[in-house]
Amino acid sequence: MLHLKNIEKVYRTDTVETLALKNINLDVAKGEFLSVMGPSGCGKSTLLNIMGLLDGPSKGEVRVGGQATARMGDKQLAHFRNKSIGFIFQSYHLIGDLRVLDNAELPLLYRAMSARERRALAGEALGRVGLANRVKHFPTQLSGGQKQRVAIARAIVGKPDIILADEPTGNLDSVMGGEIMDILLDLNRTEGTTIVMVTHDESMARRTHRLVRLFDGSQVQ
Ligand SMILES: Nc1ncnc2c1ncn2[C@@H]1O[C@H](COP(=O)(O)OP(=O)(O)OP(=O)(O)O)[C@@H](O)[C@H]1O
Repeated sequence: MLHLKNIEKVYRTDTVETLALKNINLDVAKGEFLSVMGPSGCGKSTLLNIMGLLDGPSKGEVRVGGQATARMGDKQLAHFRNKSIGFIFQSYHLIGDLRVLDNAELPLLYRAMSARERRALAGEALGRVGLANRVKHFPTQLSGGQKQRVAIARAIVGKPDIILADEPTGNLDSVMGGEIMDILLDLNRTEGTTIVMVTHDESMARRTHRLVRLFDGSQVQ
């Protein structure tokens, strides 16, 4: 599903050059739930951004769902991303002015679909994460765990093949974090969604199929 070959990523500023990823070779199979761990600054978010086609590698090849991505233009990348990949972030990234239902339907705005269809799918996704009774709330009226559930609903509303989650439980206590993990595991099991999750929490990583460890830009496990 995800194929990374000889990936290198260099960030350059005026004064500093950082080799953030070094020769990463990684295949994530369809239906796999992979976690990525490693100390701060080792390149986890960089790796996730490259997998999610938010940023390109300096060297190497990225294939997603069998498709080579190197020659895709920005528009094609955005379309492909919107259709195939759902993103979840540590700090939720919800839009404060929008109600829960409107937040959840955001990825569908770029699709040819009626407002009624969008609302129905967003309602379904919110039901899936146990928030059917919160659709008219604003994000500030929700707990952290509930906000993250809205973010999961937004990530799954377009039925992506892959979910990329950057420390989805990082801001939550262990109970709420465990509930978010339950939802992700259930999605993986029942829908076969491929998931890559960055985490600092060994107990969360142990619940996934496979763990990759990065250190200083290199894969060490
Ligand atoms: N846009 C950027 N410009 C320059 N350097 C960057 C940029 N983004 C990341 N870096 C550098 O690349 C390296 C890897 O960063 P990255 O954010 O991928 O690490 P991380 O493992 O996700 O860290 P954390 O756990 O703290 O979020 C770090 O040394 C960081 O300073």
